Amino acid sequence: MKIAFIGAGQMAEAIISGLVEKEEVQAQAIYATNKHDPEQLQRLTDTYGIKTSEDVKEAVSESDVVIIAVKPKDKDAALSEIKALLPQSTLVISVMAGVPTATIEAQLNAGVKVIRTMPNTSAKIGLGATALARGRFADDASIDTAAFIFNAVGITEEIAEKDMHAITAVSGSGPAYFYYMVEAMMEEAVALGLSETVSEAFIYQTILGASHMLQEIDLPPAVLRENITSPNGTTEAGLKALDQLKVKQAIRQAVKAAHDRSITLGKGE
Ligand SMILES: NC(=O)C1=CN([C@@H]2O[C@H](COP(=O)(O)OP(=O)(O)OC[C@H]3O[C@@H](n4cnc5c(N)ncnc54)[C@H](OP(=O)(O)O)[C@@H]3O)[C@@H](O)[C@H]2O)C=CC1
Ligand SMILES: O=C(O)[C@@H]1CCC=N1
Repeated sequence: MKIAFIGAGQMAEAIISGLVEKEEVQAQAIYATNKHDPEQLQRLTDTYGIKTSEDVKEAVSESDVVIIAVKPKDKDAALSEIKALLPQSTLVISVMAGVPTATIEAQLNAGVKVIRTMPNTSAKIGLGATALARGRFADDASIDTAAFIFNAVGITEEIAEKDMHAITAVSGSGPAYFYYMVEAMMEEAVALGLSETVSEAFIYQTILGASHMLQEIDLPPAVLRENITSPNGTTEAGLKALDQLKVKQAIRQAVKAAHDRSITLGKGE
C-alpha cells in the first residue's frame, strides 16, 4: 500500500513514525509533501527513510491512500492542488479537525471515497486513539484500509460523523490537557524543593501508573480516586483545593470549548 501525506507537520510525523516503527507499511511506500519547508522533508527522510517531495504530483499520482494532514485553514489550497492528480480509486483520509467529509467531497472529483479521522499525537509511539467516520462514497473496504493504517499506531473505532467534534475535544486535544497538568505539577514540585530530574521521574511514572490502573483494574475512576483519599489525609486536602478552584468545571468547560471550536473550524472560521 502506498500512502501520501499532504502536510508533513506534527500529526503527519506522529503517524509516519508509528507506521515505520511497526513495519506495517514499508518506509519507501510512504510519501510526504509540504509547501514551504524542504528542511522538514529532508529531516523526515533522514529519520524515517520515507520518500519526500515538494512536488505534490510525484507524491499523489501513484498512491493508494492520500492522507490530508494540513491545518483546516489550508484545506482549500491543498485539496485544489490534488484534485486533478488523484486517481479515482485513491482513498482520501482526512485528519483535519472539524472539517466534514461533505466539504472534502465537494472539493474533489465526484464519487471520491473519503474517511474522516481524528487521531492524536500518541500515534507516534503506537498508543494513539483514532476515531473513523465514513463519507458518502466510502465503503467497508475504505474503513478497513483506514483501520489498518491507524491500528498500526494505536486503537481505532468507527463512529458516527456527528460525534467527531466530541471525540476531537476528548482524545484529539486530550493529550494536551494531561501535559498541562504535568506542567503544573512539575512547577510546584520544583517550587517545593525537588530537583527537576526527580520531579520528572516521579510525575511521569505516576501518570503512567494511573493510566494503567484505569485500563487494567476494573473499577471506575471515582473509586480509584476514593481508594487514595484517606479521611482528613493529604489527598483530601489536595482534592479540596481542586474543588474550591472549580477545576472539574474548568476541565468540562475546556472539553466543551474544544468541541465548539471543532464546529467553527469545520465552517472555515
Ligand atoms: N497536532 C495534533 O495533535 C493533531 C492534529 N490534527 C489535525 O492534523 C492537521 C495538521 O495538524 P498539525 O500536524 O498539528 O499541523 P502542522 O502545522 O504541524 O502541519 C501542517 C502541515 O501542512 C503543511 N501544509 C500547509 N499547507 C499545505 C499545502 N497546501 N500543501 C501541502 N502541505 C501543506 C505544512 O507545511 P508548510 O507550511 O511548510 O507547507 C505542515 O507540514 C490539522 O488539520 C489538525 O486539525 C488532528 C489530531 C491531532
Ligand atoms: O488543536 C487542534 O486544532 C488539533 C486538533 C486536535 C488536536 N489538535
